[in-house]
Amino acid sequence: MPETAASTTRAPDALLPSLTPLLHEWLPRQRWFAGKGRRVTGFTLEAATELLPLDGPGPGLLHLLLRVEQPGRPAGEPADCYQLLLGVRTQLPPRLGPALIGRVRQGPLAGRAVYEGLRDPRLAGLLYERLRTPGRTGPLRFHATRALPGALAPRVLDAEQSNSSLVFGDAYILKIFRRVSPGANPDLELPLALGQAGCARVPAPVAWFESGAATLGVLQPYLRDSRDGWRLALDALAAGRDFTAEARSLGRATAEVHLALAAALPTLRLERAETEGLAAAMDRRLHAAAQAVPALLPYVPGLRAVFAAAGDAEGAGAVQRIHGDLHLGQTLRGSDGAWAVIDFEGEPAKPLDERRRPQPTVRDVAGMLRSFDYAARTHRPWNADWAARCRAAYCTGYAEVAGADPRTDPSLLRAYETDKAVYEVVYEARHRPDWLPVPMSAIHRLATTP
Ligand SMILES: Nc1ncnc2c1ncn2[C@@H]1O[C@H](COP(=O)(O)OP(=O)(O)O)[C@@H](O)[C@H]1O
Ligand SMILES: O=P(O)(O)O[C@H]1O[C@H](CO)[C@@H](O[C@H]2O[C@H](CO)[C@@H](O)[C@H](O)[C@H]2O)[C@H](O)[C@H]1O
Repeated sequence: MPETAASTTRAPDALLPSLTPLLHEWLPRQRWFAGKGRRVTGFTLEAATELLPLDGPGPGLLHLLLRVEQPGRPAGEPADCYQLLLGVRTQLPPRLGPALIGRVRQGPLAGRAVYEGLRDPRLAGLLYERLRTPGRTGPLRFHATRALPGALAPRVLDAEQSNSSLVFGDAYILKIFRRVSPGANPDLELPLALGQAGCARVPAPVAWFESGAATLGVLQPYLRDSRDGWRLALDALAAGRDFTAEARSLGRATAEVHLALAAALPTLRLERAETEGLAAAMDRRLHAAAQAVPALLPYVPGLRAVFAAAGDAEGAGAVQRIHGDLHLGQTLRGSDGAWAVIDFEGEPAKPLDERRRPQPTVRDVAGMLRSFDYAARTHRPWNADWAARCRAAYCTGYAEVAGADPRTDPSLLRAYETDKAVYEVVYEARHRPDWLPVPMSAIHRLATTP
């Protein structure tokens, strides 16, 4: 693989001391930082790559893989590793003021402004150019499946995200993974497999970059005339409009993606003993969640009873690769009414190996049922009937394509919906505390009503 110019020109540890005070203040405030609520006790650099020289006439671009030390990590587990793209300039133009992280006080970068590089069109454009020309730069490897057009104007996508995204010329979108782990990211692995299998429901990656075994970013076609399912659902609620036709076609699209995943990647049968393992795993996640969010504690007995019922479920059936974090915000509806499914990363808080494990497809169905509940609960007044009708229509559409109705095994579906609600409680407590009542209302319903 050809080596290109500008890679690490300084020993990584020479850079870190001067960046540490800036990062201590800036990192915990980032939407994508997964360690919120826990102290940051230090940093170690996995890699530092100068994609543009830091001491040149123009802006420098420093790519870091940074391990963030925080207390409370299980023994033997490495600290979380984050991907940073830092712009470095002697003078920061006013238009980049909001991107400022801080000004370096000491060391080789003393006096320079360090800022979020993705917000600098010159630096974002360089990243796209590197994706257009496959090859290596230091530890970074860039791949492309096709020739890409040149000079597309970049813009940062200002959306609710666990990562960061850049849109290029409204033709492509680059998702930059922020918390990175060794191993193929499902958000590259699955859309690539689906694209090769000819599944039209998922935008197929056209380029990506990685370091070692860790996927760092994926470029895919940008569906410019699409709107995400979450916004569409809220608009329907606000207008008092029925959403069952959209929900039904979304159920059909979900089933199409599941069938394509089962065909493209190996499918396993889940034996009864493993079904009980599912209930035990749900119990384990509930115990950890209740430690993190004590408001769950009163509901633990009722929630465990829901999981126990799933443990006896006959119908866990086959398991396969699934989306893993399916909700309305992971769907896009084009102007032609066709649904696309995006973001196959899985639940960001889960370890990568767990997110890559084959699961019953009902986990995805349960995630989407939770999303209709979420949408209805964020609308005032709460429209329970709207959510119930969408949930039924979604399952009907799913059954029309999959040939099996997810409601056939109500105890398994209820257990997965409950497991998802438990995950959402922890997610909202960490990222959006004022949203916490939404999943907690589901916890109350699922734990107390038969
Ligand atoms: N291929 C695409 N076309 C159009 N918009 C997209 C595409 N992929 C993602 N988006 C938009 O970007 C947002 C964030 O993408 P997503 O993959 O969900 O990132 P994250 O995992 O960081 O939340 C989505 O909600 C959607 O609005
Ligand atoms: O989209 P991500 O991959 O970042 O998923 C995480 O964030 C989601 C919120 O952006 C969160 O989804 C929860 O809120 C949604 C409304 O904002 C709702 O539609 C989902 O049903 C609900 O789970 C998701 O859980 C989290 O993993």
